[in-house]
Amino acid sequence: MNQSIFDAGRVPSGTSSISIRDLSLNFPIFHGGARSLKKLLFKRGKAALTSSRGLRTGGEVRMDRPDGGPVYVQALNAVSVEIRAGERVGLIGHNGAGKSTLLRVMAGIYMPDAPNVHIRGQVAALLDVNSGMNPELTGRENITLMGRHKGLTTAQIRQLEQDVEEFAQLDTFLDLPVRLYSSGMIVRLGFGLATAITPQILLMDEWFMAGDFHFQERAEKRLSSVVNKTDILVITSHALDVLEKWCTRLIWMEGGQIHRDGPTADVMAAYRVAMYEPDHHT
Ligand SMILES: Nc1ncnc2c1ncn2[C@@H]1O[C@H](COP(=O)(O)OP(=O)(O)OP(=O)(O)O)[C@@H](O)[C@H]1O
Repeated sequence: MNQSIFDAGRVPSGTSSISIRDLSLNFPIFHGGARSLKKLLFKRGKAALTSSRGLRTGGEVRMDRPDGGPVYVQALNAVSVEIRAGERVGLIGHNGAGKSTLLRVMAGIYMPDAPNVHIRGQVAALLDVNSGMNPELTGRENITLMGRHKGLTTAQIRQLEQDVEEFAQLDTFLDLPVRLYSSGMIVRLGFGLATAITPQILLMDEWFMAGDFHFQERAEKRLSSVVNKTDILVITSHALDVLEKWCTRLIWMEGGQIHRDGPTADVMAAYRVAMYEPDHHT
Protein backbone atom coordinates (compact mmCIF):
# COMPACT_ATOMS: atom_id res chain seq x y z
CA MET A 1 0.00 0.00 0.00
CA ASN A 2 1.01 3.57 -0.55
CA GLN A 3 1.66 4.80 2.98
CA SER A 4 1.68 8.51 2.21
CA ILE A 5 -2.11 8.56 1.93
CA PHE A 6 -2.54 7.66 5.56
CA ASP A 7 -0.21 10.26 7.02
CA ALA A 8 -2.64 11.98 9.39
CA GLY A 9 -1.29 12.04 12.93
CA ARG A 10 2.15 10.72 11.98
CA VAL A 11 5.22 11.95 13.83
CA PRO A 12 8.90 11.46 12.85
CA SER A 13 9.70 7.75 12.98
CA GLY A 14 11.03 6.58 16.34
CA THR A 15 9.43 9.41 18.30
CA SER A 16 6.02 7.89 19.07
CA SER A 17 5.13 7.57 22.72
CA ILE A 18 2.31 6.82 25.15
CA SER A 19 2.22 8.63 28.45
CA ILE A 20 -0.52 8.08 31.03
CA ARG A 21 -0.28 9.59 34.50
CA ASP A 22 -2.39 8.66 37.47
CA LEU A 23 -5.46 7.74 35.45
CA SER A 24 -8.62 6.38 37.03
CA LEU A 25 -11.76 5.38 35.15
CA ASN A 26 -15.12 4.42 36.63
CA PHE A 27 -18.17 2.91 34.98
CA PRO A 28 -21.36 3.84 36.87
CA ILE A 29 -23.79 0.96 37.51
CA PHE A 30 -27.34 1.94 36.60
CA HIS A 31 -28.71 -1.61 36.64
CA GLY A 32 -31.27 -2.62 39.29
CA GLY A 33 -28.58 -4.88 40.80
CA ALA A 34 -26.79 -1.75 41.96
CA ARG A 35 -29.34 -1.47 44.79
CA SER A 36 -28.43 -4.79 46.34
CA LEU A 37 -24.73 -4.02 45.93
CA LYS A 38 -25.33 -0.73 47.66
CA LYS A 39 -27.10 -2.52 50.52
CA LEU A 40 -24.22 -4.97 50.83
CA LEU A 41 -21.65 -2.19 50.92
CA PHE A 42 -23.77 -0.25 53.38
CA LYS A 43 -24.13 -3.31 55.64
CA ARG A 44 -20.40 -3.81 55.62
CA GLY A 45 -19.86 -0.09 56.21
CA LYS A 46 -17.40 -0.05 53.31
CA ALA A 47 -16.85 2.01 50.19
CA ALA A 48 -15.50 -0.93 48.16
CA LEU A 49 -16.25 -4.61 47.66
CA THR A 50 -12.87 -6.28 47.74
CA SER A 51 -12.30 -9.86 48.76
CA SER A 52 -9.90 -10.31 51.65
CA ARG A 53 -7.58 -12.31 49.40
CA GLY A 54 -7.60 -9.65 46.69
CA LEU A 55 -10.21 -9.28 43.95
CA ARG A 56 -9.35 -11.62 41.08
CA THR A 57 -12.29 -11.05 38.76
CA GLY A 58 -13.49 -7.67 37.54
CA GLY A 59 -12.63 -4.19 38.70
CA GLU A 60 -13.47 -3.00 42.17
CA VAL A 61 -17.16 -2.33 42.86
CA ARG A 62 -17.28 0.91 44.84
CA MET A 63 -19.67 3.36 46.36
CA ASP A 64 -18.90 7.08 46.60
CA ARG A 65 -19.20 7.07 50.40
CA PRO A 66 -19.50 4.20 52.89
CA ASP A 67 -22.97 5.54 53.82
CA GLY A 68 -24.33 5.75 50.27
CA GLY A 69 -23.83 7.50 46.91
CA PRO A 70 -23.68 6.10 43.39
CA VAL A 71 -22.27 2.62 42.83
CA TYR A 72 -19.68 2.07 40.11
CA VAL A 73 -17.04 -0.31 38.82
CA GLN A 74 -13.56 1.10 39.08
CA ALA A 75 -12.01 -0.23 35.85
CA LEU A 76 -8.74 1.70 36.21
CA ASN A 77 -7.30 2.91 39.47
CA ALA A 78 -4.41 5.43 39.44
CA VAL A 79 -2.69 3.89 36.43
CA SER A 80 0.58 5.45 35.28
CA VAL A 81 2.48 4.10 32.31
CA GLU A 82 5.13 5.38 29.89
CA ILE A 83 5.78 3.55 26.63
CA ARG A 84 8.52 4.61 24.21
CA ALA A 85 9.18 3.84 20.55
CA GLY A 86 10.65 0.36 20.08
CA GLU A 87 8.66 -1.23 22.88
CA ARG A 88 6.36 -4.22 22.36
CA VAL A 89 4.12 -4.32 25.38
CA GLY A 90 1.77 -7.07 26.51
CA LEU A 91 -1.06 -6.54 28.99
CA ILE A 92 -1.85 -9.54 31.17
CA GLY A 93 -4.14 -10.15 34.11
CA HIS A 94 -7.39 -11.76 35.22
CA ASN A 95 -10.77 -11.24 33.54
CA GLY A 96 -11.90 -7.71 34.22
CA ALA A 97 -8.44 -6.55 35.35
CA GLY A 98 -8.72 -3.45 33.13
CA LYS A 99 -6.61 -4.48 30.12
CA SER A 100 -9.16 -3.69 27.40
CA THR A 101 -10.16 -0.48 29.16
CA LEU A 102 -6.54 0.65 29.21
CA LEU A 103 -6.19 -0.20 25.50
CA ARG A 104 -9.32 1.85 24.78
CA VAL A 105 -7.86 4.80 26.66
CA MET A 106 -4.70 4.51 24.54
CA ALA A 107 -6.87 4.37 21.40
CA GLY A 108 -8.63 7.58 22.41
CA ILE A 109 -12.00 5.81 22.69
CA TYR A 110 -12.33 6.53 26.42
CA MET A 111 -11.33 9.92 27.82
CA PRO A 112 -9.83 11.32 24.60
CA ASP A 113 -9.41 14.75 26.22
CA ALA A 114 -7.92 13.65 29.53
CA PRO A 115 -5.01 15.99 30.32
CA ASN A 116 -3.01 13.13 31.84
CA VAL A 117 -3.14 10.99 28.66
CA HIS A 118 -0.65 11.85 25.91
CA ILE A 119 -0.48 9.71 22.78
CA ARG A 120 2.11 10.75 20.20
CA GLY A 121 2.03 9.04 16.80
CA GLN A 122 -0.53 7.60 14.40
CA VAL A 123 -2.65 4.96 16.11
CA ALA A 124 -4.48 1.94 14.69
CA ALA A 125 -6.60 -0.08 17.07
CA LEU A 126 -7.70 -3.66 16.40
CA LEU A 127 -10.07 -3.77 19.32
CA ASP A 128 -13.53 -4.60 18.04
CA VAL A 129 -13.47 -6.95 15.13
CA ASN A 130 -16.32 -5.31 13.25
CA SER A 131 -15.79 -1.75 14.40
CA GLY A 132 -16.68 0.69 11.65
CA MET A 133 -18.19 -2.04 9.47
CA ASN A 134 -21.73 -1.78 8.17
CA PRO A 135 -23.29 -5.27 8.34
CA GLU A 136 -25.81 -4.45 5.61
CA LEU A 137 -23.06 -3.70 3.08
CA THR A 138 -20.92 -6.31 1.35
CA GLY A 139 -17.31 -6.83 2.34
CA ARG A 140 -16.20 -5.05 -0.81
CA GLU A 141 -18.51 -2.11 -0.12
CA ASN A 142 -17.14 -1.87 3.40
CA ILE A 143 -13.61 -1.68 2.00
CA THR A 144 -14.68 1.15 -0.29
CA LEU A 145 -16.42 2.88 2.60
CA MET A 146 -13.30 2.76 4.72
CA GLY A 147 -11.21 3.99 1.78
CA ARG A 148 -13.52 6.95 1.30
CA HIS A 149 -13.50 7.65 5.01
CA LYS A 150 -9.69 7.82 4.84
CA GLY A 151 -9.90 10.17 1.85
CA LEU A 152 -8.41 7.77 -0.71
CA THR A 153 -8.70 8.23 -4.46
CA THR A 154 -10.55 5.66 -6.56
CA ALA A 155 -7.25 4.11 -7.67
CA GLN A 156 -6.04 3.89 -4.08
CA ILE A 157 -9.30 2.28 -3.02
CA ARG A 158 -8.83 -0.31 -5.74
CA GLN A 159 -5.35 -0.99 -4.37
CA LEU A 160 -6.76 -1.38 -0.86
CA GLU A 161 -9.48 -3.69 -2.16
CA GLN A 162 -6.97 -5.92 -3.95
CA ASP A 163 -4.74 -6.10 -0.92
CA VAL A 164 -7.57 -7.03 1.48
CA GLU A 165 -9.21 -9.42 -1.00
CA GLU A 166 -5.96 -11.31 -1.44
CA PHE A 167 -5.38 -11.53 2.27
CA ALA A 168 -8.92 -12.27 3.51
CA GLN A 169 -9.62 -14.99 0.90
CA LEU A 170 -13.37 -14.70 1.28
CA ASP A 171 -14.02 -15.51 -2.38
CA THR A 172 -17.66 -14.92 -3.32
CA PHE A 173 -18.50 -13.87 0.23
CA LEU A 174 -16.67 -10.61 -0.35
CA ASP A 175 -19.66 -9.63 -2.48
CA LEU A 176 -22.26 -10.64 0.10
CA PRO A 177 -23.49 -8.58 3.07
CA VAL A 178 -21.26 -8.79 6.12
CA ARG A 179 -24.23 -9.82 8.30
CA LEU A 180 -24.05 -13.22 6.56
CA TYR A 181 -20.45 -13.79 7.62
CA SER A 182 -19.38 -16.17 10.37
CA SER A 183 -17.39 -14.59 13.20
CA GLY A 184 -14.15 -15.99 11.74
CA MET A 185 -14.97 -14.46 8.35
CA ILE A 186 -15.53 -11.08 9.96
CA VAL A 187 -12.15 -11.44 11.65
CA ARG A 188 -10.54 -12.09 8.25
CA LEU A 189 -12.04 -8.95 6.76
CA GLY A 190 -11.54 -6.75 9.84
CA PHE A 191 -7.96 -7.88 10.33
CA GLY A 192 -7.14 -7.45 6.64
CA LEU A 193 -8.53 -3.93 6.66
CA ALA A 194 -6.90 -2.87 9.90
CA THR A 195 -3.47 -4.12 8.82
CA ALA A 196 -3.61 -2.71 5.30
CA ILE A 197 -1.67 0.27 6.61
CA THR A 198 1.26 0.42 8.97
CA PRO A 199 0.43 2.62 11.93
CA GLN A 200 3.09 3.99 14.29
CA ILE A 201 1.24 2.69 17.32
CA LEU A 202 -0.63 -0.60 16.99
CA LEU A 203 -3.10 -1.55 19.73
CA MET A 204 -4.56 -5.05 19.61
CA ASP A 205 -7.07 -7.06 21.58
CA GLU A 206 -6.78 -10.83 21.37
CA TRP A 207 -9.62 -11.37 18.91
CA PHE A 208 -7.19 -11.50 16.01
CA MET A 209 -6.38 -15.07 17.01
CA ALA A 210 -9.98 -16.09 16.30
CA GLY A 211 -9.60 -17.34 12.74
CA ASP A 212 -8.97 -20.93 11.70
CA PHE A 213 -5.47 -22.41 11.62
CA HIS A 214 -4.64 -21.34 8.05
CA PHE A 215 -5.86 -17.84 8.72
CA GLN A 216 -3.79 -17.60 11.90
CA GLU A 217 -0.64 -18.56 10.05
CA ARG A 218 -1.21 -15.88 7.43
CA ALA A 219 -2.36 -13.37 10.05
CA GLU A 220 0.84 -13.85 12.01
CA LYS A 221 2.93 -13.31 8.92
CA ARG A 222 1.06 -10.15 8.00
CA LEU A 223 1.17 -8.95 11.56
CA SER A 224 4.92 -9.43 11.91
CA SER A 225 5.55 -7.35 8.81
CA VAL A 226 3.32 -4.59 10.24
CA VAL A 227 4.78 -4.87 13.73
CA ASN A 228 8.36 -4.70 12.45
CA LYS A 229 7.58 -1.31 10.99
CA THR A 230 5.58 0.15 13.89
CA ASP A 231 7.13 2.18 16.69
CA ILE A 232 4.96 0.71 19.44
CA LEU A 233 2.85 -2.43 19.86
CA VAL A 234 0.47 -2.89 22.79
CA ILE A 235 -1.40 -6.18 22.84
CA THR A 236 -3.60 -7.97 25.32
CA SER A 237 -4.11 -11.71 25.30
CA HIS A 238 -4.66 -14.65 27.61
CA ALA A 239 -2.46 -16.73 25.30
CA LEU A 240 0.82 -16.43 27.17
CA ASP A 241 2.87 -17.96 24.35
CA VAL A 242 1.60 -15.23 22.02
CA LEU A 243 2.74 -12.57 24.45
CA GLU A 244 6.11 -14.23 24.99
CA LYS A 245 6.63 -14.28 21.26
CA TRP A 246 5.66 -10.69 20.54
CA CYS A 247 6.45 -8.66 23.62
CA THR A 248 9.60 -7.18 25.15
CA ARG A 249 7.74 -5.89 28.19
CA LEU A 250 4.72 -7.07 30.17
CA ILE A 251 2.33 -5.06 32.30
CA TRP A 252 0.41 -7.25 34.72
CA MET A 253 -2.86 -5.74 35.84
CA GLU A 254 -4.95 -6.64 38.88
CA GLY A 255 -8.26 -5.00 39.79
CA GLY A 256 -7.63 -1.91 37.66
CA GLN A 257 -4.08 -1.32 38.91
CA ILE A 258 -0.65 -2.10 37.58
CA HIS A 259 0.57 -4.96 39.71
CA ARG A 260 3.89 -5.49 37.98
CA ASP A 261 5.70 -4.01 34.98
CA GLY A 262 8.99 -5.19 33.51
CA PRO A 263 10.83 -7.36 30.97
CA THR A 264 8.67 -10.17 29.59
CA ALA A 265 10.69 -13.03 31.09
CA ASP A 266 10.60 -11.60 34.63
CA VAL A 267 6.92 -10.69 34.72
CA MET A 268 5.86 -13.90 32.99
CA ALA A 269 7.76 -16.04 35.51
CA ALA A 270 6.02 -14.30 38.43
CA TYR A 271 2.64 -14.47 36.67
CA ARG A 272 2.94 -18.18 36.05
CA VAL A 273 3.72 -18.79 39.71
CA ALA A 274 0.68 -16.69 40.74
CA MET A 275 -1.57 -18.54 38.28
CA TYR A 276 -0.94 -21.81 40.05
CA GLU A 277 -1.76 -20.40 43.46
CA PRO A 278 -4.93 -22.20 44.60
CA ASP A 279 -7.01 -19.01 45.08
CA HIS A 280 -6.01 -17.37 41.82
CA HIS A 281 -8.52 -17.19 38.96
CA THR A 282 -6.33 -15.59 36.29
N1 LIG B 1 -18.65 -0.49 29.13
C1 LIG B 1 -18.57 -0.87 30.38
N2 LIG B 1 -19.56 -0.60 31.27
C2 LIG B 1 -19.47 -0.99 32.55
N3 LIG B 1 -18.42 -1.67 33.07
C3 LIG B 1 -17.42 -1.97 32.24
C4 LIG B 1 -17.43 -1.60 30.86
N4 LIG B 1 -16.28 -2.05 30.29
C5 LIG B 1 -15.60 -2.66 31.27
N5 LIG B 1 -16.28 -2.62 32.44
C6 LIG B 1 -15.82 -3.16 33.73
O1 LIG B 1 -14.50 -2.69 33.93
C7 LIG B 1 -13.67 -3.72 34.46
C8 LIG B 1 -12.47 -3.89 33.54
O2 LIG B 1 -12.93 -4.47 32.30
P1 LIG B 1 -11.95 -4.75 31.07
O3 LIG B 1 -12.82 -5.12 29.91
O4 LIG B 1 -11.01 -3.64 30.92
O5 LIG B 1 -11.17 -6.04 31.60
P2 LIG B 1 -10.13 -7.00 30.86
O6 LIG B 1 -8.90 -7.04 31.73
O7 LIG B 1 -9.96 -6.59 29.46
O8 LIG B 1 -10.88 -8.38 30.98
P3 LIG B 1 -10.94 -9.69 30.01
O9 LIG B 1 -9.65 -10.42 30.19
O10 LIG B 1 -12.08 -10.46 30.59
O11 LIG B 1 -11.20 -9.23 28.61
C9 LIG B 1 -14.55 -4.96 34.60
O12 LIG B 1 -14.94 -5.10 35.97
C10 LIG B 1 -15.75 -4.69 33.72
O13 LIG B 1 -16.91 -5.26 34.33
